[in-house]
Amino acid sequence: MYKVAAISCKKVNDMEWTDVKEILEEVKPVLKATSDAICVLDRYGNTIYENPLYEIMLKRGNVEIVSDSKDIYIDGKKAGRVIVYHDISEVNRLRRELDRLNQKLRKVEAKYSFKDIIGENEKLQEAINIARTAAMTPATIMLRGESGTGKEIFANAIHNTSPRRNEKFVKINCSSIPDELLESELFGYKEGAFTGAQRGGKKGLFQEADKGSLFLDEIGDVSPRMQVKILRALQEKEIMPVGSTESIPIDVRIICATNKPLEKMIEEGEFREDLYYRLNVFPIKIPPLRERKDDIEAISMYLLNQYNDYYGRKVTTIEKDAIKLLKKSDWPGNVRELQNVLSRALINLSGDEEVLTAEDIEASINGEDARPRKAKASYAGVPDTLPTELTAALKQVETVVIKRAIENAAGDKNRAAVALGIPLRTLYYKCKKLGI
Ligand SMILES: Nc1ncnc2c1ncn2[C@@H]1O[C@H](COP(=O)(O)OP(=O)(O)OP(=O)(O)O)[C@@H](O)[C@H]1O
Repeated sequence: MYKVAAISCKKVNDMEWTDVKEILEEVKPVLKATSDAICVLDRYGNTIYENPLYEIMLKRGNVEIVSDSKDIYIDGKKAGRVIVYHDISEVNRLRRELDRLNQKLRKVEAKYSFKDIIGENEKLQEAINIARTAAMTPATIMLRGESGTGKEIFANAIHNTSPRRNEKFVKINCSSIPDELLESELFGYKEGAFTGAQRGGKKGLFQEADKGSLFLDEIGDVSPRMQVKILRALQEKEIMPVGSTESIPIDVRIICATNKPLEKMIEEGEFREDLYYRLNVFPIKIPPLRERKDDIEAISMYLLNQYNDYYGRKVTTIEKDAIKLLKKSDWPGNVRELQNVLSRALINLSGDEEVLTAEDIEASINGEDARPRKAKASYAGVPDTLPTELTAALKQVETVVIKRAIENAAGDKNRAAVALGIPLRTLYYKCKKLGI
């Protein structure tokens, strides 16, 4: 809020002021030169002065202003009042621009492109080729694949290659949100739609993603009620916010993903056939890691480079026997599980080791936290391979504990949150912050 300092006039330079008009004569040159509109009233409330900007700012009418006023006292007696008007149009314009950019930044999360999808395997390359072709069309894309195969990375890459790449990529995991909340997240709501509704209402993600892409992850987990609503939005190309009677047109490219057997779910009446056909325009199947073991070495080296930076390690080589061991596993958790095994192995190395051995991998696959042959002295069970800097050490420990809980809960974040003793929302927040 713009504030005028309290005004109390006494003697200045031995001059005795008795009337506000006398003061005015003294300060007029200053009032004329200021960038605010100023109006001075006498003790009876009559206007006795308006500076040149007052006329322009207040009568032009198309500026946003804030005002403040103060009484003027001479020798303790009220002698008049000064009102100052400040033009905040530019400040407001900049604030709105900042909000718009912030919102855009928050929602543009498509950080991957096809070059981040590592692997030469024929089936994977086939999936990439279909995705590249599909990206150039406005068609809905359905990504199918087990958990951790890279569906989200594909969705990112598709958006980043599509003609919509400069618009927003908005993602929502449909399985992690209760039904009512999912509805207001997707379609937004009108002010007063329900208790606790935000003033002014809220835009839904369909609207947020307007002109861009909306990634509906875990679409197979959506309830029958929400399936109807999503189908309507896709068919009509418009949405109806909760509590509203007016439809809003939308222009959104849908990318969805699931690891659920939708066809079987249709037979069992759990998934609507009409929605399935709407979504399944461009189906892309991402093969599980066990069907592309030829890519394990390349993916491992790629991940190793990332983790070296992250954990402050300098491993350059993975022993041949270690690779053999990695290829032996069937990786039910796919690339995400491979990430866990490699990061755990790396955490257990000390900062100067350059080779990841079969022994390291074996210990990590078995969930052992330290290699017996290189076990180091520790303080009360704390490995001295932890970074010395406290924030980095806490971050590392938090990452391991959260990853372990998610792994033990077979990827079910609800269960992992219970095991960790934290609310689900906090778990999501931490996963995002820690890049899990
Ligand atoms: N081919 C790949 N090359 C490099 N990294 C990959 C590849 N595939 C997956 N990843 C990485 O593996 C992790 C899991 O991938 P992603 O989240 O895309 O899987 P998902 O299929 O969406 O899993 P979920 O169904 O559980 O959500 C991510 O960190 C991703 O970057």
